[in-house]
Amino acid sequence: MENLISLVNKLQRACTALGDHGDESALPTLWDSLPSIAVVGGQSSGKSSVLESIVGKDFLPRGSGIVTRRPLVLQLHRVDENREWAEFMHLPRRRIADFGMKFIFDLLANVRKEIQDETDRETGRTKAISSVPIHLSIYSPNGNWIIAVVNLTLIDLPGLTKVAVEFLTSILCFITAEGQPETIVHDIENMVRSYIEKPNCIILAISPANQDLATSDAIKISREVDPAGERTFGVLTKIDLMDEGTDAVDILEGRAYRLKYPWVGVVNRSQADINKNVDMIAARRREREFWANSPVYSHLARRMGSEYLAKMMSKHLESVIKSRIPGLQSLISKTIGELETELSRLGKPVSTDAGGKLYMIMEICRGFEQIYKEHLDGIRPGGDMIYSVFDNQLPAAIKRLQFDRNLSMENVRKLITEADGYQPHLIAPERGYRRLIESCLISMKVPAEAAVDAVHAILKELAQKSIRETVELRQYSTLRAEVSAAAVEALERMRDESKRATLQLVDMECGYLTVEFFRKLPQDAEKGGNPTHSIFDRYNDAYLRRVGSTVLQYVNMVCAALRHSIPKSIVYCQVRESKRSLLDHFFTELGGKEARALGRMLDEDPAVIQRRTSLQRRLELYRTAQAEIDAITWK
Ligand SMILES: Nc1nc2c(ncn2[C@@H]2O[C@H](COP(=O)(O)OP(=O)(O)OP(=O)(O)O)[C@@H](O)[C@H]2O)c(=O)[nH]1
Repeated sequence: MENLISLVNKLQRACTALGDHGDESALPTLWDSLPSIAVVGGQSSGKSSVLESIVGKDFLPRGSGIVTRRPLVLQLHRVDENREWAEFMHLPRRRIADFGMKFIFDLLANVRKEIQDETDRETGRTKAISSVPIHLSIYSPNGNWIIAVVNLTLIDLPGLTKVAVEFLTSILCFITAEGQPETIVHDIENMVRSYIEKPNCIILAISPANQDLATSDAIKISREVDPAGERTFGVLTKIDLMDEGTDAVDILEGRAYRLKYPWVGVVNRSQADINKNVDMIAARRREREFWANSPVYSHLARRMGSEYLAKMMSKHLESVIKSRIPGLQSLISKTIGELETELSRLGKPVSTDAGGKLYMIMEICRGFEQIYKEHLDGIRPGGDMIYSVFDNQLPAAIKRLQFDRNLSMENVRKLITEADGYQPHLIAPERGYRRLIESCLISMKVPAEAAVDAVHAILKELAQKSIRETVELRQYSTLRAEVSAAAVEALERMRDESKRATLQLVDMECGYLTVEFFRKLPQDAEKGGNPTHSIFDRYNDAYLRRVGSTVLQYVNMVCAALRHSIPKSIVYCQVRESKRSLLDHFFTELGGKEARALGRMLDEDPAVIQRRTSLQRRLELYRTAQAEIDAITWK
């Protein structure tokens, strides 16, 4: 059973260390699910005294006005060491006091001072209050507690007050940033309510016996949040200060005000005792004597006093925790799942060193390149558009070429006679053929160039698409822009190279004709013509038509070949090359960049950074909680 309480203690410490105060941080909170005991009551009702009685140490700040301005989460731990000490969560690994040492009063004073200082650090000495708790742990050897208590967590809350708002504001009001006056009175009430309204909070409602119970702040606020009294324990203080002739028997026996659990009366040290430094051991002994020797209360002595109160609270806490464990486990695993999903959506955090940053950029870029390749390889859509250029666009454009104009009778005659010059050709107009073929083939450059451009446009579009589909690039706008620019630049370089290579194919066809084609042509003589025709016959219409048709046949043959070789050149220079080395240039430049320049590329939205940090801390908390609970339940 003790394990269960120590489990909750550990989880509460982890909550505070990792920033989970059950506040409005829009993050799942474990704090709200953990059972705790909160001490509430009016100002000076004896809250601090009750806490100190349970602990057996005089460590809480005292003074006039509102002393407790931040919740104090107090955890009592039993340790095997033969020493006592206190530790504040905000001062990790610093033992602020060693109660076992002889300068005990100085050391206790240090704890008190640190509570005050830490309160001021949070509230800025404005006398404002804050709901961020101070975490104080007290470690004591087994059996060394004045009250033999198991590990216990208690929350001390600022005292409620009914003092007129006007009066308090005159001495304690603080002005918010907007210049609106706010009253401490309402702030305290709201903050106390925010703690005790949580269904897992066990309320220790402190009422002084020397005041009318009907006006008890503790009873009023606890009834508000726990009308059935399921989790409220009534504690009556200052019974020794009641007017002569009056007693609290009616209350303690549950007749004056019935609660689900029986009332517990306590007698704490008076102010005079405190001033005289009456120690807690003596105070406890006196309390025991008070109950045992009082003619009015002796019949109740067995279930009265701070010692009984501590034991009762421990026992109750145990049963509450036990009943909550299964719900807590399923809540934790569900929340871990949710936190992990959101974290993976936000992506990895940016590493701090240059190497880590470089690695991260490379990894993101590789992810992008992989997606780009998948588009080309048919794993993702888009690559088929390139084939459509080769299969439809290019043949259609070649078909549209107007060779008829180049090979009109007039043009054939013009080019042949021009090529012949002053010496008409003897057997065949070789130079004329060359000129005619060249004039036709040169126009192949237009569809060839258009195919290069069309594929370039498709590759560019696929690169942009891949950038959009690279999840990690979404969060780094600068890197996204740089990768995009680098990809476009590389594709443009590849387009220029592709254009050069593809047009070279056409130039190559113009530069050297396929001899076999012409050798196979039947000669005039073979066809029954007369090789001794006059020079004028050589330029007659039939002859020129035959030349034109031969040229057309040859050009068509070359165009058919180019229709196949142009796609090869384009794929080689653009598609294959971009798959192989789209960001190579970018990577080379990246290698020369310094940490700051790399950092600029990974400039995340600060809100995302903040959110990721919060989620990570919360996840850490939940994983710790899961491990702790698993360890306990396995035992
Ligand atoms: N005689 C006597 N005095 C008590 C008892 N309980 C508390 N006091 C005194 O009442 C005064 C206020 O007690 P605290 O314990 O400081 O009360 P508190 O509710 O913590 O006060 P705030 O934190 O300021 O709201 C102190 O002087 C205590 O000594 C008691 O049972 N008997």
